[in-house]
Amino acid sequence: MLRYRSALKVWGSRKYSVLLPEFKLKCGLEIHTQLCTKNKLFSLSTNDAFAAADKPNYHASYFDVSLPGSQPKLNYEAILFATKLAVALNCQVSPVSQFDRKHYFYGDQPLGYQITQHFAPFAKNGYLELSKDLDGIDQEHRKIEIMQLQIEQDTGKSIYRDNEKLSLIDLNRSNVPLIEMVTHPQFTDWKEVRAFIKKYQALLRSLGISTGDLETGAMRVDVNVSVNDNARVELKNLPNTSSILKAIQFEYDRHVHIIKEGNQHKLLAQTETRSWNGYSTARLRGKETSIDYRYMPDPEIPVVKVSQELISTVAQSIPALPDAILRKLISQPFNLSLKDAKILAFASNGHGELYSQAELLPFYIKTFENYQEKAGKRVETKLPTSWIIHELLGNINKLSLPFSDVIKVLTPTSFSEFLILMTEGKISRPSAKLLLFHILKDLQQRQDKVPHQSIDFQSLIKEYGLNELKNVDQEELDELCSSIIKEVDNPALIEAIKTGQKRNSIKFLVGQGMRLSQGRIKPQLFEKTFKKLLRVDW
Ligand SMILES: Nc1ncnc2c1ncn2[C@@H]1O[C@H](COP(=O)(O)OP(=O)(O)OP(=O)(O)O)[C@@H](O)[C@H]1O
Ligand SMILES: [Mg+2]
Ligand SMILES: [Mg+2]
Repeated sequence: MLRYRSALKVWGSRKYSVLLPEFKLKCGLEIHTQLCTKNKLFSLSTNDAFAAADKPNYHASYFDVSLPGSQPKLNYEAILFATKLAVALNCQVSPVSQFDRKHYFYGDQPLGYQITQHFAPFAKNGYLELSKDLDGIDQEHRKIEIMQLQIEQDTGKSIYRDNEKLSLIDLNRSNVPLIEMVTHPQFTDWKEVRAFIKKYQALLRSLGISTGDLETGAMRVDVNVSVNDNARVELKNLPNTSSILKAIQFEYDRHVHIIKEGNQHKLLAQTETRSWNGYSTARLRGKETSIDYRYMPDPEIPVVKVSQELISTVAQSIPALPDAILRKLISQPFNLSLKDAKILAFASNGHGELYSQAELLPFYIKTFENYQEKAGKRVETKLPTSWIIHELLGNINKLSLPFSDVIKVLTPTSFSEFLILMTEGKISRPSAKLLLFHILKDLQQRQDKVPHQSIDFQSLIKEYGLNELKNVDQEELDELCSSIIKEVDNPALIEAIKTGQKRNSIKFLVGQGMRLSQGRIKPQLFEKTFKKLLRVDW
């Protein structure tokens, strides 16, 4: 044990453990995902355990609390969501699937069994593709095959209060629909595992079937690890991506150590389940103590039949998938960096309350197209990206302003007009920043009654006095620049500018001028004046 702790200390200084060629890692994933259907899987309760976290047993119907005599009624929305996922993962949807009972007793599962799909799962034989350029894996291309997707119900939640010797049960989560997705053991590297999880999350979010958040437990990942084809170890309690990666690395090093010592026949002979506790894994149970679940078909739920027609309809209704969106954004005419493309295309979590990618992406594309058309040859392709991602989103976050309110006023057409003002030199960039901030601040102040009208930028520029000063009085400018030099009060710096040792520092003086003139005077004019006053001859 101590040995592994010291191994972890080493990890503190280097980010990743190293994969050794003679010790082949093999991983397979089992991912449980909560579907965000309106109702639960077998009852009419609201499916919103997350929002009701402070109201235990609030969304719990007779069936969710397993009242004797209550019966399950299948929610077809869950079947629709599962079909979307199956199609997006290139799976074969089973024409007939069925629900089975998996028996075990636990306080948060008062039925005495979990309803799952054991004998005939919903879909089989799919795949998800990973690539070097989009997903950052080492190989050019990987295809991870998916064994199956099964629909099942979530359990309730047990809450332990050790100091009060209390064990509480909250059944808000009981019967929330889940999909368990099982991959083949084809991951040979933790980078691929990370890429797969990110891609799977993006897929769930773009299909609108789950928040995909690990932090809230909406998505839970179990990782199976084996080295050199010894028995696999199933790792549980992995609350975030970093735990997942660290746990795989810890387990890999543990297996390598056991094999090097020649103890694999003793210690890696049987499948076991281990739990990650933040710094190491610890054995939970082995195969010998595994429970006999006494699976049996659930006689209360009819079999699920999915027609070819439904599959085709769903396939046609699926939006563009994450890879296709990214490929579009990083190529002509958008030419976005992968990082910017990901900001526009994927939510970093499923609770993007201020803006959603479903609004942001079309806003960007429409603004870009509109701007490109208006700008003609003068088009600056980076302008829409930087002003949408950095300025607009930055301000939206700063002002806690919902994007849906912003786009009522700043439509793609008006935002592209705003960009054109910069391209045509009608307004400087510092002034444009001020203008955008004014507009959004104004919106924030009357958030509840935002009118549906577009903005007249020209009159706002006049109103705020932001137009570039065309006829600057040179005497006044000389005075302003002299006072800046005095204010800066740094003779060494001024000397270094004069001699040409630090030519770039003149930009600092120009910056002060831009700030004081609120960007209304051209930076070139400032630079010229400073050079004149300092008698710079470089
Ligand atoms: N040799 C192996 N090395 C690593 N992973 C493996 C190996 N063999 C199988 N796996 C992985 O183990 C997982 C098996 O999951 P599956 O749901 O089929 O069964 P289970 O874990 O026994 O059941 P449960 O759902 O009750 O946990 C898959 O992700 C698969 O890829
Ligand atoms: Mg398992
Ligand atoms: Mg499983």
